[in-house]
Amino acid sequence: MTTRTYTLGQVKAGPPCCEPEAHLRVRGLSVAYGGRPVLEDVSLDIYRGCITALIGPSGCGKTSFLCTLNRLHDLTPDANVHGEVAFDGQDILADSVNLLALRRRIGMIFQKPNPFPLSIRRNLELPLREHGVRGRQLLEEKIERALRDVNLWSEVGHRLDSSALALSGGQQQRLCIARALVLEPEILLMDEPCSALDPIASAAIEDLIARLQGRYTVVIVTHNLAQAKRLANYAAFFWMKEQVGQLIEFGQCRRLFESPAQALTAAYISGAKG
Ligand SMILES: Nc1ncnc2c1ncn2[C@@H]1O[C@H](COP(=O)(O)OP(=O)(O)OP(=O)(O)O)[C@@H](O)[C@H]1O
Repeated sequence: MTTRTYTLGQVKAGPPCCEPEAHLRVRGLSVAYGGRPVLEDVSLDIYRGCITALIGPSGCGKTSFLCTLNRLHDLTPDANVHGEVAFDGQDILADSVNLLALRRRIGMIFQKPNPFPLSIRRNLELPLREHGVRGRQLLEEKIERALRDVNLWSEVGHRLDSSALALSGGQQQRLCIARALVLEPEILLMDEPCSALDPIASAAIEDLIARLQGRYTVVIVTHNLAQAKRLANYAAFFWMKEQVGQLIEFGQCRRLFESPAQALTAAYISGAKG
């Protein structure tokens, strides 16, 4: 029998939250690259402690949307973003925002696991040190807790000084999630975190994401509609109209899948379109 050593709570994903409270308020958000609009006028709330899935066909702007939520688009020189993303009342798109502090509070997990080419320990120690955490004992405690949170401690706790690159793809992705969690963020952004993994590793990551619900706010891009349905409390369906991404429908995940308000949503989730 497998022994689970998660420090996170029980699986709670699925139903909508009873009293949703906006953690991020997105209003009139548009994204263009080199003057070409790819996403137009998106407004929605991301609810605290809930999992929100972004779904829609390839190229409709899901990743572009996700990247605006912790200013990753700043790394793309020709990206142009307009609108407002309010986080605890502050517009994170403002020039004055401290990006290091913002990204500590809003972490990002990418499609392809991207551990640093360093030891497992250094992968977690580096971000902690960058954010001013000092003291061997405190560092060790935080590292162990993060690894337990992603159910990796039993697998790597005895070999923290070995290379992170020697881990399997699924273990690397769990390490990357641990690297985000070790900074105690409030929000986790995930861009297709399971799509580069085999089914077993993918199921482990999905199980882990389900356990984050309640403790963290999660926004996940996924092409796997069954996964969105299993995991998310809320879903946002994007589509391209005249080559520009638009938000077609947003709401409670079960409602969106079981009785979509828009014909386009119904066609997409039934497989008739997209
Ligand atoms: N750095 C960039 N420079 C120019 N165009 C870009 C850039 N990044 C994305 N795009 C374009 O923006 C549009 C939206 O891309 P985006 O990756 O946000 O969509 P997506 O819905 O996440 O797609 P997928 O599901 O395939 O990842 C696409 O036409 C894409 O080619």
